[in-house]
Amino acid sequence: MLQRPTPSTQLAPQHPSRATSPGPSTPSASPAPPTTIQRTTMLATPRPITRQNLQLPKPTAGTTGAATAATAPIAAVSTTATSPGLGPTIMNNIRRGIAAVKSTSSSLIDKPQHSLDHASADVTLSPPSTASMNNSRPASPSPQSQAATGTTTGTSSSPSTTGAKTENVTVTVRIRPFSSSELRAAGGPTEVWDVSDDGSKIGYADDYAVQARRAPVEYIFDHALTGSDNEEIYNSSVKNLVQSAMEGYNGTVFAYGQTSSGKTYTMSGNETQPGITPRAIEDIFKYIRENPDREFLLRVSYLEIYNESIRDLLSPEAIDLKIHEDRRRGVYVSPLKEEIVTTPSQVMRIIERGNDQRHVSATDFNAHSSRSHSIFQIVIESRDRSAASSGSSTPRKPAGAKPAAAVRVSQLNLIDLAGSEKATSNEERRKEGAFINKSLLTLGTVISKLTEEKGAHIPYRDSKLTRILQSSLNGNARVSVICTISPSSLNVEESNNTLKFAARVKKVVTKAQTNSVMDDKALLEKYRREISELKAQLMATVSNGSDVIGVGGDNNAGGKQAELSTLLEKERLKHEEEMLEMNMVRNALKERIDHLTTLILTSQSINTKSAAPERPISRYTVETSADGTVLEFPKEIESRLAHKDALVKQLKSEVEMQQEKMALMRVAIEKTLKGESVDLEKTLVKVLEDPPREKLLNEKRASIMSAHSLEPISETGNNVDITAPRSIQLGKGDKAARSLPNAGLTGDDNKSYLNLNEDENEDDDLLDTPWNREELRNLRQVKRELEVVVVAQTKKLEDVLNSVPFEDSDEFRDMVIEMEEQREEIVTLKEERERLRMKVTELKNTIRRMEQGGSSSTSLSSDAADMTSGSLGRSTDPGTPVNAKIKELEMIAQKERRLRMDEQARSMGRIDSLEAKLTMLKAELSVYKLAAYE
Ligand SMILES: Nc1ncnc2c1ncn2[C@@H]1O[C@H](COP(=O)(O)OP(=O)(O)OP(=O)(O)O)[C@@H](O)[C@H]1O
Repeated sequence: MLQRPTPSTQLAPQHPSRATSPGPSTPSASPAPPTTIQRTTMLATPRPITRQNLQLPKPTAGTTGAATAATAPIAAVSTTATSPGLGPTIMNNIRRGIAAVKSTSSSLIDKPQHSLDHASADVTLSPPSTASMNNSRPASPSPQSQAATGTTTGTSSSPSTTGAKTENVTVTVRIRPFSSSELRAAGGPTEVWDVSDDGSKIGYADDYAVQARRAPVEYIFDHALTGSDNEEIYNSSVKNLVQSAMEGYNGTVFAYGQTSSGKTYTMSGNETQPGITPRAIEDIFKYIRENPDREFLLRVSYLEIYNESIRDLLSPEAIDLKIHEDRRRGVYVSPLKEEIVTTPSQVMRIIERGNDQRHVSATDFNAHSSRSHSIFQIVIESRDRSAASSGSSTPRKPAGAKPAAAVRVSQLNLIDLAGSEKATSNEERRKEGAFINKSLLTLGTVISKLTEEKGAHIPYRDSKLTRILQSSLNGNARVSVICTISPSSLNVEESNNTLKFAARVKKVVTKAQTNSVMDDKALLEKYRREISELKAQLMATVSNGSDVIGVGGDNNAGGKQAELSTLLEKERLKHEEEMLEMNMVRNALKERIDHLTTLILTSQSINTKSAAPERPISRYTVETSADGTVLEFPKEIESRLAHKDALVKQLKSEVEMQQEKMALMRVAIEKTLKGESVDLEKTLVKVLEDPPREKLLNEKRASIMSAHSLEPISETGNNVDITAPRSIQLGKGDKAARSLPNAGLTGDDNKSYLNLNEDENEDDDLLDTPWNREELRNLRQVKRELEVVVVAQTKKLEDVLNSVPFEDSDEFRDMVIEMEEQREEIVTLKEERERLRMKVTELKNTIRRMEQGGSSSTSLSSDAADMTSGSLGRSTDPGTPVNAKIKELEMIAQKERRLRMDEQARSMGRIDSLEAKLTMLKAELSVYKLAAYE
């Protein structure tokens, strides 16, 4: 018989108000001792950046500047005699700028996400057990001692000098409303559980205890709630913890309970009752809005544990992920994809994406039962803004500068556990259930051991779930557990088990403290540092750029010697080019700075974001006003339009030039015809001369600008946007184009495609000018795109033609029948012929017999013998009976031969016409399919 548990023996008695007390008071300022700042230079690029990648002219031997490739001999002059060109400083800046922009743009500009695995070398991701953290299990006072003193170790916050906060896990029990099936099965609602008015105690309802002859029980928790209001449960049990997470404390919330008891409803909710997760996300951004003194960086990940295997829900192909542990990062899963987020709706979209991948199935107990444990994690980095601007973010710290500002790093884990369940009818569900039950059992054991005396072995490693939760349960996190139970008497045993689990968890003590890092291990710091570096480089290009203009001017002014004037002019052109390139670099630097800045959230940026409607996700969506006017084109489209404009301009100028020349020629010819004297030679020289200098310059400008404007699209590297049109994905001879990810080509196709690129070295045979190279690149690009399109179209056409078997068509069937009939006719004819042949043989035999029989039959016999030899002999006297017989035979044979030939000819004709018809039909069918396909 069940004993009524008393608070002193069953659980850690809590005063409800304690649990609702505010979270940790303002944590003390970063207590961490100054750590060595590991300067990771942003110029260390994950993939090599080449000039080709950047669409810049390649350097030629003898040049020092990145932008002087087209004029190697001139550059040689410039560096030694007339002009320093772009000095080493500015060129270094340009190079560094390019490298910096390229180093992370591939992973962040197009795809703002960050892989844990990739980052493992330089980013601290899971702070629970950084070296400075206290990982040892805090001593938990025995229930007896709690009872004796009437106090708890719990939620009465006691921040230590290191900002640590020792407290019991917050436990909330939630009883959901009756489901219709429960009402049907129990013949109506029988209230099993009763919640005290102050919302802290739960026990059997009196009537039920009497009716079911159960000893009364009473459990005391932080909260005991009924109903469907998710706001109430969030406010009472989670809100504080989210606030603490924003202040730098790790937080873990999980829902525990039997299957179909309401865990997912509590964590995720629905449209009318958003659950804990969406409310926490809203609160996180609200906190950022309301705290203008700090800046934040948020990144999220989402995984599930299904049948004891870990899957990345944001990267579904990543299965069976491993759990690792080290002193710096504690326990962590790798490789796990993280995405940097900047708005609540972005986070919700990510969660939806993850949920689409989650294992959910109908069971005997729940139409949408979670068959896996899911863990959604948000890592929050934050820093004092004033410290950020004056402290560590300067690229090079001058002596005596302020110490680096620490970045607080905390993580919030929102966990929806799979439900414990009885055996179900479906075998697969049963297998899943076995895994679920085993891991929940391990969780129970771990919780029990944690509350036993210090030093007991805790079997975290017995399940993936407990291993992942180890950091939270064992130390540095505030933990809130929501235990959900069914209201029905049918589930009373499971509900009792859940309540016992809840009572055990309540005794677990954790000691959360703020975690700070002071170097590039925090992305926030890394990005701030990078922004500062980029800004410094931007400044450098500005100041050095003006130097260059000055140098260009000097060159012009200083041109004293006549033989140098051509070189000086070329030099001036070269400087123009360099300036254009520098502008490109500046723009790229600015873009990168802007991008990094948007990833770092501040009260101001959040407010601006929430005021403005969220931008469309697609890079290729055009924003229009209500009347359809285009408000803003996406950047890439703008770039392509700019490129088109430049080309059109170039073509126009060419046409103008040709028209001018034609006009000159026309005038000259007219004059000649009129007999006027014309200096034809001079006219011809004019017509054939090079385009005027200004036009050349314009062309160069256009070609460089177009290269720049196309650059962000073609240089996507490993970030090929599969939603983009193929022509955009196929960069200028880049890797993406070579691998042809989606063109549906065979190995051979790829080979021919590669062959197409073999003429890449033709550059060397051409006049080495930027516009020639650009032209060539563009032509190759078009050629490649066309090749891909042709191959793909051909393949599609073949597929279509092969996909509808001709054999299934009605025409084919009719023809088969007709041919069958013909074949039968031929067989009949053959039989007829056989019959006639037999008749001839019979006649021959008759003649032979007649010959053997003497008199009239003698002559017949000799004739018949002739006939057998192949030529029917003929008696000179046709009037004899034998000869008459022979004649008759001859006629029959002739008739038979004619008949046979006629029939053969007829059959052949029919077969011929049938074959022609078949060919026609096949051709018609192909045309028809082609038309249908198009
Ligand atoms: N508090 C509640 N108010 C109203 N409906 C609820 C509540 N809790 C649960 N439900 C409903 O009960 C059903 C089962 O809930 P839910 O799927 O959340 O259970 P679960 O514990 O997550 O189950 P499983 O472990 O099988 O995934 C759902 O239809 C849900 O909408």
